[in-house]
Amino acid sequence: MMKIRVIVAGASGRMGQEVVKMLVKEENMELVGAISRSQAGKDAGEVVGIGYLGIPFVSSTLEALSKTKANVLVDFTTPEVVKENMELAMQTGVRPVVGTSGLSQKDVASLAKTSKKTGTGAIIAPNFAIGAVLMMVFAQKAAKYLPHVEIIESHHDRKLDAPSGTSLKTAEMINENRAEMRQGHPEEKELIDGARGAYFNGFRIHSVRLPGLVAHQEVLFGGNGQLLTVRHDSFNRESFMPGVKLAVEKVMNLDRLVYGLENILDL
Ligand SMILES: NC(=O)C1=CN([C@@H]2O[C@H](COP(=O)(O)OP(=O)(O)OC[C@H]3O[C@@H](n4cnc5c(N)ncnc54)[C@H](OP(=O)(O)O)[C@@H]3O)[C@@H](O)[C@H]2O)C=CC1
Ligand SMILES: O=C(O)C1=N[C@H](C(=O)O)C[C@H](O)C1
Repeated sequence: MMKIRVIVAGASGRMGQEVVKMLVKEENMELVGAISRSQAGKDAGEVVGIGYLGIPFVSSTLEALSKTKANVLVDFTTPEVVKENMELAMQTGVRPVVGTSGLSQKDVASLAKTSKKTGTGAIIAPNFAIGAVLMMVFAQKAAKYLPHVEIIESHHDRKLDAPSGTSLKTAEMINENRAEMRQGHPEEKELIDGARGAYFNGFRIHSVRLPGLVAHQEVLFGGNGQLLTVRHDSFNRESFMPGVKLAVEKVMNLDRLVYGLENILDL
């Protein structure tokens, strides 16, 4: 069996460490490179606590791409570097599987162009937890009948971006099923800036950041005399791994960019 050769960018981070652990367990995948600036030179396995792997961290994506003959680059880094990482990978025929949040719709469109031009498949998934993907799809369906909606996303307090990538993707999906409509009282006033949350085509996204949380979202739909709540909770980062594994497998047969795991699931 040919193993899928995978590099992980952000491999010493919270998600990257989990991906490294997953890759060494999967029989059809092989970790061939790990990128981390802060851990450069150290063995990836020792940093993630699974013993010596013989894969030292390198500090640059270019170095990892040029040394490893990889098939796939899994990226869990930051909004500042993910776009360049994806561009570099696709230019060298390495397929990106990306979880990093913070890419704009314009970025996604430009990356889709590179994917098409180079014929290199790519997957960007704002959330790899299958339950979260279902939550987004259910919310999209509900918006058709209950257009008064607010999103509340809650995350750990080490998160850099707000609103979360998941809430933005949910909002984009809801938008496909809901005409733009400003909610709330037409004369409502914020007594403290931001009290009503971030404005997205007439509805609001609220971001909570607290220690102890991992990744949680509820989408509230209000109707006359009724409330529908669609909620998902990730209690640990293993919850994202079946989605990452599926994406690494599926991307091998793609020649275009797919944005959102719902587009590779049989729903
Ligand atoms: N799609 C999904 O299902 C999920 C997505 N995420 C997203 O994944 C991303 C990472 O999350 P998380 O693992 O918690 O974050 P961490 O901060 O734990 O990890 C990010 C890693 O990126 C590396 N990094 C930071 N800045 C740079 C840079 N300028 N150049 C190269 N590498 C850099 C850091 O390593 P070093 O400094 O050593 O290079 C760090 O280990 C976030 O955008 C988050 O929103 C998170 C969970 C699930
Ligand atoms: O930073 C995180 O932790 C997460 N980020 C992603 C997001 O921004 O939606 C996915 C998940 O919510 C965890």
